[in-house]
Amino acid sequence: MLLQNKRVFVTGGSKGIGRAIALKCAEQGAHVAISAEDTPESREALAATADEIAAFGVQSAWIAASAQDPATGERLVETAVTAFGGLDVFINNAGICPFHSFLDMPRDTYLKTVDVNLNGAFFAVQAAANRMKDQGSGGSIIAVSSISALVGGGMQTHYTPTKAGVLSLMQSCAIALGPYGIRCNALLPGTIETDINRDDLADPDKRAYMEGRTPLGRLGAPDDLAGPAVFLASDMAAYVTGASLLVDGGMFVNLQ
Ligand SMILES: NC(=O)C1=CN([C@@H]2O[C@H](COP(=O)(O)OP(=O)(O)OC[C@H]3O[C@@H](n4cnc5c(N)ncnc54)[C@H](O)[C@@H]3O)[C@@H](O)[C@H]2O)C=CC1
Ligand SMILES: C[C@H](O)[C@@H]1OC(=O)[C@H](O)[C@@H]1O
Repeated sequence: MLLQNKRVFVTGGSKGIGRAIALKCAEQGAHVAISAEDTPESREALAATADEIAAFGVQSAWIAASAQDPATGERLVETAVTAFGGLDVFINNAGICPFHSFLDMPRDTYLKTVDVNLNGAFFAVQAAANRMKDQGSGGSIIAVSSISALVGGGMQTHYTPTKAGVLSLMQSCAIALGPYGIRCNALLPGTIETDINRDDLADPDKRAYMEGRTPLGRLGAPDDLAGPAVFLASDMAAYVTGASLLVDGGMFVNLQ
């Protein structure tokens, strides 16, 4: 098992990519805590996923705490420390992408996207890093960025800068936290079928276009991110920091 007894936190772990990563970490022997926004629907999903995690014979915990609150990071760390006694791996995955055109982008849509995806990531990573530093035994921090950190999207002008931001955050944190043995890396998914793009991909032309751009011939599934996340979390990646890993079926390199 690659993560035996590691203490892992996954934000946005109630569904989609975060849930797949959380379950794979549990399968690999980790104790796993998850978070998501504080709504009744989200609490239900968190509790259900926490039960699935525990079914692997490891410990699980969950907390409903919205990423856009700067105080959330500390609460996430406290949840892992209370449940497992510490934190070894922190995976910042929670995010939103409310597709919208640029010229009439509502201010609130822009500000919430930045608050959840980038500001939330900053404060959560900062809290996790301080805990890991105090523990004195290093750690692994992973941010779920995106292929959209590298390329644009006409309906994602509020979103792509946040994904470039978390990629850059991991690069700078790799330098800031290297002296403490804390590794920081970014995962860059391509188009993965989840609730975040359910409406967007309901358009058959858009879906066919995205599939056609993917050399491996299919859109991604949440599970496609699970193995890469476990690798970066594990001691197999002991000398990997400041790296970014595209998990996109080859979409990014597909010019012609
Ligand atoms: N699905 C895709 O094609 C891609 C997704 N990503 C990124 O992957 C991450 C996960 O997205 P998906 O699993 O696809 O979407 P999803 O909608 O299935 O899951 C998003 C997760 O974030 C949580 N979340 C949303 N708003 C939150 C808030 N305000 N506070 C706390 N938690 C909140 C949700 O509860 C859920 O657990 C996001 O950061 C997204 O930007 C990156 C590239 C591609
Ligand atoms: C939500 C989009 O489908 C998705 O998010 C990203 O980061 C990429 O742009 C994907 O296509």
